[in-house]
Amino acid sequence: MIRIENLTVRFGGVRAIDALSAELAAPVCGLIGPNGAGKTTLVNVLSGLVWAAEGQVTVDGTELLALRPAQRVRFGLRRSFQTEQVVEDLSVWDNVQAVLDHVPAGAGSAFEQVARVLGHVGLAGAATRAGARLNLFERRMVEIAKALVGRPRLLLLDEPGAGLTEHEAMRLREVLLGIPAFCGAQVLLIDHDVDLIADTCAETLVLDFGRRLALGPTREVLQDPAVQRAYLGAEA
Ligand SMILES: Nc1ncnc2c1ncn2[C@@H]1O[C@H](COP(=O)(O)OP(=O)(O)OP(=O)(O)O)[C@@H](O)[C@H]1O
Repeated sequence: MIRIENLTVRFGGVRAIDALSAELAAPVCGLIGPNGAGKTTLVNVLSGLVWAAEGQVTVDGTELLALRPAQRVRFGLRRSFQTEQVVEDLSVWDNVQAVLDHVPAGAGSAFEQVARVLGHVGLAGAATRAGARLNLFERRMVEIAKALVGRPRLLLLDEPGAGLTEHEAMRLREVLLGIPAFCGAQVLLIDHDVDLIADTCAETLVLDFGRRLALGPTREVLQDPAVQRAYLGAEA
């Protein structure tokens, strides 16, 4: 459960997040909004890359903003970036295993944990392939595997669907929907693909100019006229 209370983030005169309050309880939650709405800033605040001027965020009752970035990782906060961070000359296996040096270990040996996450994202057969030889979809799956290995509690996934084919996006849906059952972690998913959000997220928060435009069951939120005007390009 993510609880955001009166959160404000300023970059000079820009209020990237503006007095935002929201509770997100669904196992897979969506975060959408037009370009510049504050989505990445919110994820950066949660992961400790950006400081909030005001407000609080608690995750499962723990005050996140009081924790240093390394403590947040130990708490179980994990994220993927818009630009994948795959190491080109390491194998898929080693890319994932390297993360285990920095995060709390999950159940089983390192070997078992890496094998399990690669199985979940469908990369078991590509474990020995070098990062440089992966296509975009496989890179995205490595990123998700890196976020899943160990003992994650909250995954922040920034546009994992960008640039994927329809077939790949279908496979991504299955991987995302399976995460809560796979490891018990909650997922906060940013993506511009509204169909992906609708298919995977029970609950969605919509930002506009750093403010909360809508929050609720995804299907209802996507039907909201204010959301359609601001985000989906509907006529006023
Ligand atoms: N480091 C920064 N310095 C100054 N302004 C910033 C910085 N990061 C973000 N902003 C501004 O904050 C606002 C929110 O940006 P943010 O990147 O969070 O939006 P976004 O919803 O993630 O957009 P996109 O969908 O394009 O990724 C924008 O006005 C942006 O220009």
